[in-house]
Amino acid sequence: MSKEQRVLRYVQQNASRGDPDSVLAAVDKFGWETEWAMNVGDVKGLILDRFVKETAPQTMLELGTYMGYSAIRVVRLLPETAKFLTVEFNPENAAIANEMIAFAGLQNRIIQITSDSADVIPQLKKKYDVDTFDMVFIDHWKDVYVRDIKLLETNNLLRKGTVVVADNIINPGAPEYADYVRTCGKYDSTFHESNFEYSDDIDGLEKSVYRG
Ligand SMILES: O=C(CSCCNC(=O)c1cc(-c2ccc(F)cc2)cc(O)c1O)c1ccc(O)c(O)c1
Ligand SMILES: [Mg+2]
Repeated sequence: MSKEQRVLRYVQQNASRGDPDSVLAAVDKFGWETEWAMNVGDVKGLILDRFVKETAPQTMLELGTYMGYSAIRVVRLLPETAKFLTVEFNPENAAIANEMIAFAGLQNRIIQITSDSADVIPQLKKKYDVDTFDMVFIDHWKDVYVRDIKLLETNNLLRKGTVVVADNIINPGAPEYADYVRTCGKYDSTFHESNFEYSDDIDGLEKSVYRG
């Protein structure tokens, strides 16, 4: 059984079906007490919650679903009318996320796409009926963060005020991305220091507002 399957089983046996907060609590308890996993986690998650509440996005994109933890974390704060798309490359992870999201009762609120983000981003307007995103959460492979934010720009998926949040700026690190958003002149970017998931190590989120 994979680690991701062990986390899902723990959630199914310890959380309450249809209760997103109990699902998040179970994943976090497992992450702290049993096996580390690369979810954004409860500490950085509180900062992400604040950004979501401040932005109140009607349309949002996530790159890097993994087990669905941050999708559940975000969508639990959004109105039923919000549109949330999440892209995952790895079909095994996507299958786990699908079950985790269903257990949380949010399957009607999250559009899961299993594909390489580079292939999906150019299709979002036509195939997924997207105009522009109010918010984007980037948490996939660290070495494609820059490629993908540039794809979002060139595919006109950002608008003045779009809030782009990126995980793992320190650990494992996304130095080219941090440099890009802070120096290219297209974003007002701030770094929010925090802790690495389920650890006392340092990490942080970058919040970058597109100037349009
Ligand atoms: O989702 C993926 C790839 S898997 C998750 C990426 N996340 C990480 O790699 C990740 C890693 C670590 C970490 C691991 C080991 C360490 F020793 C230290 C840090 C921490 C995190 O918080 C992470 O988020 C995807 C790829 C391509 C696509 O086009 C797409 O759409 C999606
Ligand atoms: Mg991450």
